[in-house]
Amino acid sequence: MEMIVAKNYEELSQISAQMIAEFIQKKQDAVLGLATGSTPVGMYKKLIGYHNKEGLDFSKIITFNLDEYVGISPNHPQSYHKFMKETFFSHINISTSNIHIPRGDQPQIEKQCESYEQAIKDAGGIDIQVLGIGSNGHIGFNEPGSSPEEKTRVVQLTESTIQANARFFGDEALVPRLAISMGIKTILESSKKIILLASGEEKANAVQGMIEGEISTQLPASLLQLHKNVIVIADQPAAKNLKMINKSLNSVYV
Ligand SMILES: N[C@@H]1[C@@H](O)[C@H](O)[C@@H](COP(=O)(O)O)O[C@@H]1O
Repeated sequence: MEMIVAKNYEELSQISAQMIAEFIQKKQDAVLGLATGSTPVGMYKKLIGYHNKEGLDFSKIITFNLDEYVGISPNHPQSYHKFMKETFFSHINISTSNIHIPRGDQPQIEKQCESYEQAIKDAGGIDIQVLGIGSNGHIGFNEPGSSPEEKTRVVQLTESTIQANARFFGDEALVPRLAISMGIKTILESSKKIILLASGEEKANAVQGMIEGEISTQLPASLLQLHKNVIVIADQPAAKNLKMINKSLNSVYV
């Protein structure tokens, strides 16, 4: 794993956006894996800036989002469809037919999960997968206990994730209990490069475990140690528990 400790959230957003923008400039039909949550919002804003000010072209870009809640429609204010549209897609020149986000409101979810996997394969895999991290170490909605053998599927959210996401729904009771998520296997096998973003002190334990801990399904992000091309970009509060930057890490302080 490569580790970049950014001074603050602003810098984390700038570094990640720049990496993606530079990649897109070289590969105009890049396939991006995208994440929701508050952490990547700054990165999306910077990418919108590159589009507006420097004409960064998204017209051939293909995207696959990690996850969506089950039981809410794309128009629900807290759906990840809505989030992605409002935060990013409606501000760039991406073609709607190139956007893929699981649907949590349709019957035959299992069939849909299979088609999602197939669509990723048909696109040639994911060039850059952006990930956030939950304070319990989840990635996408792969909660503790998720196996590295799991593909896109319906998952049960843990109590801590429900609580963490209650701020968006206003009331914990309104947070869906189920979600569709790309699996760890999907992420590990289909991503050529992974950029994981972590911001804030509440992520410090998860970040430390992911990088310095044993590989364990109890901390799903630690399974990323099995991937050869992962860059973790953490701000100083999220990186504060790292005991040492060991030799296997190519540490870059900016
Ligand atoms: N499914 C998403 C994850 O993909 C995201 O990484 C996590 C952290 O969110 P935040 O960045 O708001 O802390 O939240 C949700 O659970």
